[in-house]
Amino acid sequence: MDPKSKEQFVHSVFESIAPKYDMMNDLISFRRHKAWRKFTMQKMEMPQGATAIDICCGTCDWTISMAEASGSGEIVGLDFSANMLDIGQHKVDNRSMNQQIKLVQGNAMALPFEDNCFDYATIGFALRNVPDLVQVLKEMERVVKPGGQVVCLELSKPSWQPFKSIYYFYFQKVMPLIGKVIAKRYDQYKWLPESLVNFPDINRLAQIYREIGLRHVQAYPFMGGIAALHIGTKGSDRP
Ligand SMILES: C[S@@+](CC[C@H](N)C(=O)[O-])C[C@H]1O[C@@H](n2cnc3c(N)ncnc32)[C@H](O)[C@@H]1O
Repeated sequence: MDPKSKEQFVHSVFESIAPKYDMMNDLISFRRHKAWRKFTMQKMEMPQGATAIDICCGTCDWTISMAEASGSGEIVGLDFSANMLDIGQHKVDNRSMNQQIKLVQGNAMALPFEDNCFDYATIGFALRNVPDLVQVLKEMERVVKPGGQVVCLELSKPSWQPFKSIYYFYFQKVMPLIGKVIAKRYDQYKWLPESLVNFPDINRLAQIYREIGLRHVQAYPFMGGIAALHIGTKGSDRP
């Protein structure tokens, strides 16, 4: 699929599955994504007042966690799906966090922000979905301040057998069927395993972090490598 078609297809997927997104996430990951998100927040060690942009924020769970951790810092959530953002906005409204969290409809490939303006740039379960992951990581690096962090939580590729075969059977065969039966969306959930095929494994993604100039790169595998957290710091000797 060429980059433009991929972007349009991904947009249509999330517009379509938005109402069931949170429920399906819990179901297909056996709620493990919540533990991975909690671990990620611990590793980020977000200080009071820190600012952040949550790219591809979707229904805003990570955006809200960062606002809670930061206390008073402004947190921006950016996504190109209006339907995902609508659900996120309801959560923000219900928590009376409108002063602290601003949601923006935009494209991760070209962030509508100046250089060096956030302490953190995060992307959760979305780097697989963008047309050019290096471009998105460069954009994240651009908008964080020197000393700020670029944080990616994403599905990854388990390498040890027999777990790998069992997992891929579940991921490629069973999970799209769960999507078909519960969310009534087969093609959209078949896309999930397809989106991982060309995605870099944990070591290669860490290398890409270094290649774009991020430092102190940390990579943590989750549950036998089915997901991974990457954190890199922007150097402070840049203009
Ligand atoms: C799997 S969801 C992840 C949502 C959220 N980050 C989370 O952790 O649950 C992927 C999100 O990325 C968004 N997305 C994908 N490609 C995008 C792009 N190029 N620009 C902006 N948003 C994009 C989708 O609309 C969707 O909301």
